[in-house]
Amino acid sequence: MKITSAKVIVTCPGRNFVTLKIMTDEGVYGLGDATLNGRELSVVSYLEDHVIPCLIGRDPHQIEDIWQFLYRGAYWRRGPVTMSAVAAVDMALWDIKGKVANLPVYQLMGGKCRTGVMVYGHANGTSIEDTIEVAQSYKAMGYKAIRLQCGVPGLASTYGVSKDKMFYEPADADLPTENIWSTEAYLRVVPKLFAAAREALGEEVHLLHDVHHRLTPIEAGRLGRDLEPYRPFWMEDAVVAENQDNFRLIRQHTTTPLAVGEIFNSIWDCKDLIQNQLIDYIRATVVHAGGLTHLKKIAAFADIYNVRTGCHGATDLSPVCMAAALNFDVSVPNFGVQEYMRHTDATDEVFPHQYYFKDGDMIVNETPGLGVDIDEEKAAKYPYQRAYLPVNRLQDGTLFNW
Ligand SMILES: O=C(O)[C@@H](O)[C@@H](O)[C@H](O)[C@H](O)CO
Ligand SMILES: [Mg+2]
Repeated sequence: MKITSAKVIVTCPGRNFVTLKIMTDEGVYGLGDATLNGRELSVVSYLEDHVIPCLIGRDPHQIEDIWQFLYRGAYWRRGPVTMSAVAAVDMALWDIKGKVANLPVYQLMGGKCRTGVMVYGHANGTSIEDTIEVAQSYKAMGYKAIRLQCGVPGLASTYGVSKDKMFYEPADADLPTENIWSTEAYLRVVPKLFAAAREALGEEVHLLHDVHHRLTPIEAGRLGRDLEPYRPFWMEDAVVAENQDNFRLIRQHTTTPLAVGEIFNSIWDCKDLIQNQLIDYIRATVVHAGGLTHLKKIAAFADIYNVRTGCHGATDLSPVCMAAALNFDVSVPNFGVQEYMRHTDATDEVFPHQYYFKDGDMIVNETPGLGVDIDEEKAAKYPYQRAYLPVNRLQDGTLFNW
């Protein structure tokens, strides 16, 4: 079997998605998500100008060899652009292998470890009351896990609070919008939010929160301790993670479970955090961490240290990535939870897929491959629209973490 051609499809059904399609001499094709929110066209060029020429003529079944060729052969290893491009190739090759074997990809990865994949919904609101009301609607929809994000009094905006309660898209403008941030104001609100949520939602539902990289380690230790009475499922991205020692300090002050890794793109970003048990969930996901081949290695390493998976699954990861992630989630022993931000109807029409939501879980495809397709005619109706993620400034103007 040989790869005969490949193309990159850019579409914007409400937000930009980049999809790699690899064709073979036996008429079977595979899809890979290559979307990097706010920097999409850099991955398009990396694939079109540097990767695709190297794929033509290769045997698509040699997934690991092609992965090693693209990783070691680039010389300039790692990074979000490189690893998103490698991920897209990897997903597409697994898709092809599943189609040829006439099996869903999870069967090629060892079969199911569970029937469904627990996902979490995204309750958000401008006030604590608004957020709790939305959280109750998610509980009524059958979610067993709900992320809580609410507005901060005195701040015009904050991460995770959207105008539309079912869909959240942070890349909102042709040039980066500048938001204002106050850690002090934020730290006053979150414990009250969780107290109200436990009161309203009861003891069983899993409650999550995304700090989104905005605290210092000692502030994160304080927030973690403040939340302990409400037993959060996790506190995500409590601090920026370039300095992995940050998490050592947090660990000394709180037992609140820690999740990190959605912006990681290789095992090297998370090795020390995992082997020193400084985190409880690793958030690396298929599209930004080198694909299924590499993510399986991260999960196996994490399993040795009792760290569970919690893959990123925001709207800027396409249904192709979600389909791949669910084949991964259902087949790893140390699965924790899968993020599931619903895509819009327009996106789902461009990317018809087999997975579906049921009683708080996502049910994975039983069809061969990843269980997702792309309707190129519909995709062509939505041309690329440049959109940036916001930036954050402190109230004194200091450029901060968004
Ligand atoms: O946990 C999450 O889903 C967030 O951190 C994302 O919404 C993140 O802000 C976006 O994926 C960035 O593109
Ligand atoms: Mg996050």
